Amino acid sequence: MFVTGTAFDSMHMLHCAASNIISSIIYGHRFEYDDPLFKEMVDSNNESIKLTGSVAIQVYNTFPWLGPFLKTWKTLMKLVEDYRNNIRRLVKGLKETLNPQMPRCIVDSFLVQKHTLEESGVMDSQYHEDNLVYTVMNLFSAGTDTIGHTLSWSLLFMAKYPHLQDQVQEELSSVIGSRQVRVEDRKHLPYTNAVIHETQRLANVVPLSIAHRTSRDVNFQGYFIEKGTAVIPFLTSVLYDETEWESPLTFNPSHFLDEEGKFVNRDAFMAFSAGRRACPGESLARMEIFLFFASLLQRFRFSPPPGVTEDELDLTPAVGFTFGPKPHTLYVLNNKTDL
Ligand code: HEM
Repeated sequence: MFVTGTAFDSMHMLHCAASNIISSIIYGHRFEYDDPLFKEMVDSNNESIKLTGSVAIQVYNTFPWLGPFLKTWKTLMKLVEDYRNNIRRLVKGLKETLNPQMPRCIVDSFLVQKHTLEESGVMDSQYHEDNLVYTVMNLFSAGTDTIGHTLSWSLLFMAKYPHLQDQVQEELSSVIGSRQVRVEDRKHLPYTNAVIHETQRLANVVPLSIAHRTSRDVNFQGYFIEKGTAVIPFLTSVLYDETEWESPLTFNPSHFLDEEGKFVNRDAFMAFSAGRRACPGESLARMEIFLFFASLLQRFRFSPPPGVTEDELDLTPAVGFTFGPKPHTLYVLNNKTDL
């Protein structure tokens, strides 16, 4: 996967790896990284999420009638339309090979349920073509960018703070050695787990969560919020809250460790938001991030590229609807053979 002994930008590869997990669940198979359709879907998803966070789209959200006059809005609409067409092509392929006795993925299960309802005369259910396309779109989008960015941040933090990378690698080496990492290992790896949580906290990948609308009048902490009001939960305010975290703006895995080095969860860790509409992909995401991060750190050492110091590695996020690191390269060595 990684070319060792060289500096390169791993961001696209990490997004593809994350995307293949959610793709296997949605479509029942993974894609080759050089598959033009897959590349187009991953890249256009990335671009759409970036544009969604742009000033022009914030203006459009406030004054929707301005949309057709904004170049960014037109670009975004074109990306979304192409994306929808790609999903329709993939769904068509799955329909043609569908065996209702053996559903392979979410799309198959959706189609089987749609067919069953139609057979029994229910023609106006939620199981219609548009809902399938948008469900697939949301899952692919939510399951690609968030994980890809989190993994990119995790490697960048490790390269910037080599003494913390040492501690992760020592723990992985003593608890797991060279065998394949398993999800159950997480509870025996408190330091690695703390580094992952601290990565998610400081990286603040979904700063504005997702906008909601109140379904009834609400009294909240002395404020009256009328039914129908748009609410944007500002997760950054919790993840960086100075009354909750000892050093909110510093990468500090101790935020998640007690005095004996045991892992401690914190209520203010709200990277996946909270409440009824909190991220439904949280447990999948936690599994993925742990397995990718631990497996990569088990095999590779990450450092700044030649000529760049740790201090010079830039932690300013590239702003979009989600926050990822700015384009950068890291120098990668194989732990076993190159060191
Ligand atoms: C680092 C990884 C992830 C982070 C930080 C993250 C974070 C979030 C946040 C903050 C929300 C908004 C919740 C709210 O509205 O209050 C959300 C929603 C959502 N996430 Fe995730 N997520 C991650 C990974 C995933 C994955 C892997 C999936 C795939 C299944 C996923 C699927 C979704 C969906 C479908 C929603 C919308 C739910 C709704 O509208 O009710 N997420 N996520």
